[in-house]
Amino acid sequence: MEDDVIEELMTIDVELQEVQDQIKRLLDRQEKLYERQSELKSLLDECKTSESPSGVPVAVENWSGQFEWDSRADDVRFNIFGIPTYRANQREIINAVMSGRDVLVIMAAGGGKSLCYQLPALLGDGVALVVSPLLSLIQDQVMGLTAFGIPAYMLTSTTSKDNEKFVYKALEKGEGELKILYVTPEKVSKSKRFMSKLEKCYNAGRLSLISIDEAHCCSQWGHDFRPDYKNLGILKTQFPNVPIIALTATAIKKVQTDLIEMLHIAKCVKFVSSVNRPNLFYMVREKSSVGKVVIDEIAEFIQGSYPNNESGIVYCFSRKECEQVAHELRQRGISADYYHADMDVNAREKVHMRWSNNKLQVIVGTVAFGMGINKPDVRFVIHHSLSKSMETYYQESGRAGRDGLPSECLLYFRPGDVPRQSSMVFYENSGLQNLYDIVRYCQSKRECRRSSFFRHFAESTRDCNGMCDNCAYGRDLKEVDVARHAKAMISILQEVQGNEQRATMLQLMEKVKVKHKELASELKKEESEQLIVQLLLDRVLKEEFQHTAYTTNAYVTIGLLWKQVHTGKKTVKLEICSGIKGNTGNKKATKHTVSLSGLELKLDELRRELSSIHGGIFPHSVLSTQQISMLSSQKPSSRDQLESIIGKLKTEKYGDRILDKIQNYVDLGQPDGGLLNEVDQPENRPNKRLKRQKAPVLIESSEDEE
Ligand SMILES: Nc1ncnc2c1ncn2[C@@H]1O[C@H](COP(=O)(O)OP(=O)(O)OP(=O)(O)O)[C@@H](O)[C@H]1O
Ligand SMILES: [Mg+2]
Repeated sequence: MEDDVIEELMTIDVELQEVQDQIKRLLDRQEKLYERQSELKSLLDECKTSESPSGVPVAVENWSGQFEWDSRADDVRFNIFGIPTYRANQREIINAVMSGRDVLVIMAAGGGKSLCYQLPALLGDGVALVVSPLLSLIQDQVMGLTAFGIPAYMLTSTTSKDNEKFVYKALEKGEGELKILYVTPEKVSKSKRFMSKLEKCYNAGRLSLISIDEAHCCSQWGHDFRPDYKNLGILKTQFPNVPIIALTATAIKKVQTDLIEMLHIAKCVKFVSSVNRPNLFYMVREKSSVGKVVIDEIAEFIQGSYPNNESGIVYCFSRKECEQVAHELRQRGISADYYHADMDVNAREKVHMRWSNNKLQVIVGTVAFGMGINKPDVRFVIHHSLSKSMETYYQESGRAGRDGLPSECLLYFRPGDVPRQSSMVFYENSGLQNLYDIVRYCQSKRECRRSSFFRHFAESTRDCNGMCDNCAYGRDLKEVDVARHAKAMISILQEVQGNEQRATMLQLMEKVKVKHKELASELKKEESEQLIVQLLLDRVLKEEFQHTAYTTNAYVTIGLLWKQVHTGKKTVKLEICSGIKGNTGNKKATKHTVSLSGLELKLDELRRELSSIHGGIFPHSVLSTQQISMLSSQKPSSRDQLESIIGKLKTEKYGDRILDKIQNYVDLGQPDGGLLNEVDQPENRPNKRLKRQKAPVLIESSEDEE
């Protein structure tokens, strides 16, 4: 009798949980609808209040329409920034800012947010202020803009006295040429001197725009909360007539509401772009429990797919692991170095610079290597261990392919990594829930990886175009009934808990091996681990944590739904992959890596050379990978033709060298793709490798590189 009652209670608990999940989904939907409703209502109000004297309402805001600055904007976009066409929402955002509206931009990493404030800054009269959270980001941006001939400055701890004087004079008296001024949030909240100069600039009508980049730093719900961002509300209060544009790649709703409130931009026009990154190929691979095997695979992946020093990032769990992985990659001939929070700032910056200048192929980093990354041509991001949530994985993997070209995101997953992460995140708000979401993503062998992101960010699904492993390759999957194994685990845990003891994941597996030899032999070690993790996700088991003086241990205990399994009401099946079928016929097979062809490689060399000659410019600022690809296919032979591809400014600066390079290449009669063929021929590979073997020496003696 008592058993029946307990059992029904359990079932009700499960159903209640399901109902709660549904309610949550409906509430999210309701919130979205309310939001859209209020957007439409305020739009309607605006139409009514702006009715013309004749009583005819003026058109609803149409940011894609024509504006008086159109041709000037096109000219600056192409001839200064060298950007051939706008990406989604860029033009509309620029038009809204230029119309004097406050604007909130939610756009995926690499979507092109910078142009949305840099272009209006150049079109407007006076100075645009940009608040950005990191010195390295600011330095990169100022460097890039200066290379375009744009008068951009910064006020930071590294600014020279002369530059500071120049900036203050420009703010106060309008002397000297200053169009874009970058500061950290601390400048706004802590420097009275700066704020008083800014006030003078405003009073003289010379403050044209305020831009808050990485605006999610305002919110505690965001992943990079910065207390000083909280004080930025003062900007709207003190300079009410200046439009504010806040930009972030974070799609979480709470963050958006927070920052609208904090920045006092309730009436802002909001532009939300999709979280989709169509150029990224997502894949998850099983991670061997033998460390060296994992590194071998990673090295093989990099050397096989990226033999021309294409940039990449490898993310690791701990600082020690970063150092180890970097060392082992170097031993395998890959130019790699590590980056983590224990290094002093100079050492970190040096590694970052070598990587940005394409002198180092791979940075092996902890999550500390994050927001400051501005490199557009990162071709691959590899996770040596899983991230702590879908959100962080999206952000970290999203550092690949910011230039829009095909790039790869590879995650190595093994269930044994779960307790390592869970003992770090369990004290965070929803930490375990978030971790289990990404674990589900990793365990899934059928669902489109992109769909998981859409679901996570509550966005409607879009076509993946075969750009994830699950869509691109069919797997041979077999389902194995593992109820007996699960039951064995439950009874062992009952016994352990009955003795007031606990067991870790490994200890549990050991005990199964001892007590149920025949069962244990049916599953491989990795499969048993996979089963435990699946039982954790299904709440049949749960994790508990215990602190010691040095660490936090994660234990596996019996969860809410153990009885369902124990009584056979719930089946337990394990999906085991026995191979990959290859490209499935019905899915679109898309090429998901960029390999540089003959002329492209030459131009890549040239941009590196030019960047080191000109100093203080990154190779990608000289020519973007996209521009290299256009030059290589169109092979311009005159300055006019060249200008129509890369714009006036770059043609003036580098035109002769580029045209020479192309002419030489054509004169030699090399068919396009000549070098690529050479690289691809197996007999040529060893040569290539041989050359790469020298890389470690290069890294160790890198003193003179900067
Ligand atoms: N319309 C465009 N066409 C081609 N390339 C573009 C366009 N707009 C921007 N880019 C390029 O895309 C890359 C990423 O742009 P940007 O740095 O502005 O991204 P972001 O949205 O600020 O990303 P993050 O969130 O990572 O800071 C840059 O190299 C930029 O030059
Ligand atoms: Mg940006």
